[in-house]
Amino acid sequence: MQVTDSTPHASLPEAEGSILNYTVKLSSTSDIKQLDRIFLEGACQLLPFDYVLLHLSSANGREMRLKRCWDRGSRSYQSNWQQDALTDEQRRLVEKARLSPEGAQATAGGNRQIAAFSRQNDRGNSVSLVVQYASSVSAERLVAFRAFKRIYFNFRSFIDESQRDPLTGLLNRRYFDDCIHRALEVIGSEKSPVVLDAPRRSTDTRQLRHWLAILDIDHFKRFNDAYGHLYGDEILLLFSRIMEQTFRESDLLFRFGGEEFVVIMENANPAEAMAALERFRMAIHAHRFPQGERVTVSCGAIEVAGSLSAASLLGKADEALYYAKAHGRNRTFMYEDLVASGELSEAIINHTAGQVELF
Ligand SMILES: Nc1nc2c(ncn2[C@@H]2O[C@H](COP(=O)(O)OP(=O)(O)OP(=O)(O)O)[C@@H](O)[C@H]2O)c(=O)[nH]1
Repeated sequence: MQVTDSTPHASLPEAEGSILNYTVKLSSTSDIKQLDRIFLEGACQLLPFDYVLLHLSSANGREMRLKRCWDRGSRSYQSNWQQDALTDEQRRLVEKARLSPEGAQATAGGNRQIAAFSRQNDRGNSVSLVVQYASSVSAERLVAFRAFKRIYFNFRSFIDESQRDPLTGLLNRRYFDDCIHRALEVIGSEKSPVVLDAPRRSTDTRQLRHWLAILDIDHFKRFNDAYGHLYGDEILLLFSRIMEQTFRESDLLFRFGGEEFVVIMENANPAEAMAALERFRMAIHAHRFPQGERVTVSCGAIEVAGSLSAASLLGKADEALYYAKAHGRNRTFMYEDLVASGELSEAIINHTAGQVELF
């Protein structure tokens, strides 16, 4: 990468002042993607980076990266989520950084330095930073950057933990409430087809719509009763891993509690949404769980429309789910299809058992 030293940047005291502002901004968001963006912006105020690259990788091998890069043409920084891999040099440095709290550093061509810092949580997910800058950058600026980076890592793991279900590592019910309200606001305002600023497949330029699905393991109680609670937990954990492997990177996966899970996913049309849910249902059915057990899942889904409240979306998806439970289990139904075929009536949301707790 050819670089110049022409990145304009503030004096050190100015940069430190603005870092204080960015630290206040970091502390006032609970949205992890916003936190990442605030950090990248703040870091570029402090040091004239050629680029700052945030690399996220999960224990199951998913990777994505957010890069903020000095663009010589527009003379400004540009940010974007990318799915492409790290370079060999960046990857080597990240791996080295995982072994040391001080990070790892290497000299690059053109009088540049590359540094990497990494933090891993106890589920094996890690967030790593790779930065490239001129070797002439002062030691004071580097010290200030390291302090800012530490604050960011701490905030990030605090937010991440508070949004996760401790058993499965999926997003939790509380975070779902935040997400769905935000999603409905964006969809309602019709400003953008993108709900949650999730990383997208770079090739997917179609206008995507969104679906909410409730997934409920069939007869889960039977596993607890037959093999004990720990075995039940193992099923929940494996079920979650299959969710992560089957759904897309951009889909949001939640455990609501017990054996109940929710997905918010992006698809172009109802047929695609149905196909994604069916693919998951079949993957669960095909999987051999410990003790040779077969597990099945029932699913009810609905398109996320800005005109509906979060409570009624959940209620309607729950209607479709209980229709699936009442009609043989191991099935997937769309609420809209059931209403269109007269199987469900639009107005009625009235369960007596196993009800999803509404807001
Ligand atoms: N192992 C384990 N079990 C849980 C957890 N949370 C809830 N459960 C159990 O999940 C079971 C849910 O049972 P039910 O609501 O009757 O549903 P089900 O047996 O899946 O039956 P259907 O949903 O009607 O197919 C209960 O036995 C709960 O004790 C958990 O975190 N771990």
